Amino acid sequence: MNHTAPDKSLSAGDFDAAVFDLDGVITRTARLHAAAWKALFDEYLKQHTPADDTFQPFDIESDYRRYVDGKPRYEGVRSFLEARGIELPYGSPHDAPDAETVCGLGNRKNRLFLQRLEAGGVEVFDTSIELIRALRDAGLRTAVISSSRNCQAVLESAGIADLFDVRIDGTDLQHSDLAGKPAPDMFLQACRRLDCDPARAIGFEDAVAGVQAAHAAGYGRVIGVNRDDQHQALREGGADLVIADLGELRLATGAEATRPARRLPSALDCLDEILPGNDREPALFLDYDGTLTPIVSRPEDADLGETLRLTLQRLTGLCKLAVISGRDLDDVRERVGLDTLWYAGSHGFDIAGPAGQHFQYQKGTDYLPILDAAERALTAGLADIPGCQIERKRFSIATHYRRVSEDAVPRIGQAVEAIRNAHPGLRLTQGKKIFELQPDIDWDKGRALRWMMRTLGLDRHGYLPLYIGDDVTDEDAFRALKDDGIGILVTQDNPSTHADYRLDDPAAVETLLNHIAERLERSAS
Ligand SMILES: O=P(O)(O)OC[C@H]1O[C@H](O[C@H]2O[C@H](CO)[C@@H](O)[C@H](O)[C@H]2O)[C@H](O)[C@@H](O)[C@@H]1O
Repeated sequence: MNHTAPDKSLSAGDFDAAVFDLDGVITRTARLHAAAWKALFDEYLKQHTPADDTFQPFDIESDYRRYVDGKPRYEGVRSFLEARGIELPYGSPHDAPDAETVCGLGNRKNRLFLQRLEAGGVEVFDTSIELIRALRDAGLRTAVISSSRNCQAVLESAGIADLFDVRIDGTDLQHSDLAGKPAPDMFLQACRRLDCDPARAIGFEDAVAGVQAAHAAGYGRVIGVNRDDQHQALREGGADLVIADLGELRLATGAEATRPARRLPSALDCLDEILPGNDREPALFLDYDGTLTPIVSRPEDADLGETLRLTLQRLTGLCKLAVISGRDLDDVRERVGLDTLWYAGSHGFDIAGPAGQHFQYQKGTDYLPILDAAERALTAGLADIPGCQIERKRFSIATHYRRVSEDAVPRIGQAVEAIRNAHPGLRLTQGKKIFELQPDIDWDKGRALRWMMRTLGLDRHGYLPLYIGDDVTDEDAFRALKDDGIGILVTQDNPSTHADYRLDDPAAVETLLNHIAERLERSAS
């Protein structure tokens, strides 16, 4: 199971827009950029390396990839210098190229880049251009995003400016509140300007920071373009598919594309396939809202049914069971009301076990003051919008708009984004009629799930982890089980997902859990 070849088909009917990074995806300017960075830093380091120290040049492979690739120019300078223990005043974007400031060095790098651009012109990846044209012919709108302020110059020099409806580049970063990659802002902004739901957009990126940004923006499909032997890092950053070149994709259009997406098989119809024998004991990981309880208009009204509580209790005697929720740990624990299982709250940042175990993802606690400040700003900024509800969890803040009139929703989205930008270190995610702010660190339901599996000794042969969930944050958990477990999505639609099976609604989840309990009881007797 799950060891099939990656699906390299793209059905145009599944998407409304395609968003492309520029350097490394469409054009080959990455090499020109890398050479300009090297010329800049080598000259600078040579001048500033004390005579008795060894000069360590900028490494065009590792330093480029780690510190500057995909980042805004000045952030690239700052990041690399910091790695070398050098601190310079930030200065101002107007600084002359020979000023000894972060901005001065950034401007010097740009001069070096433009010289190279002029000397060599821009090369494009022909297969990328072919795909962009084909996607446009199939009716998708297209955007190009780049942290570079030379984006327009590069597009024009390559003669491809007219292939994009929207361009978001380093100039937008400079003149707006947008944060650079890996923050999702540029990808979200592209969708706003294309008037497209991120779930209906495809993102193409060759940098890990870019893949992380598209993933965090909730793109329906994130395609990592592996130009530099970083397949694994792109996958871990959030790429659904990693390819070496866009020519590998097979685009289905017309009648082929309008065919409905493959409907996942029903988990209830496939129980024998899911649990084929007794050689692997199931370990159950369950989301709460939308999975164990139906979605209701007020979060405080999402109560667990009594019969389902009894089923969960019955299961805790038969197998390992955990509830992994976006809710606050205490809230979800109280709602489930059983002390015999494991719980993870705040999307996995806060975990508790039945014997009093408590684990808080350590890095997350550093962000508590930022979350407190963001919560105050959200409460003050959105107080006048009827129906808007702020729900504070220890490690995240939900802004609910299920009861808000449709025309007020964009204002809420913009306010949450502005507050996120004013509080560096937070990431914005979206769920069912909800905007969430949480620490921008590499932790999610999928990581929490793998942590629990390791801690409980469930990552060995002999266990079969099953995760049931309904929302975008559950995709991280489905992805985490791709190789050794099973994901079941609660849905009545045909969304693009990492899950293997579907269930229609929480009632079907309850039926499935009862069937599993019966099987386990039978095999125990
Ligand atoms: O991971 P989960 O357990 O599914 O939690 C995700 C969020 O669920 C809750 O919000 C959602 O359910 C509400 C009640 O049905 C609904 O009103 C809201 O629109 C949904 O987004 C919860 O309130 C959030 O804190 C969770 O992050």
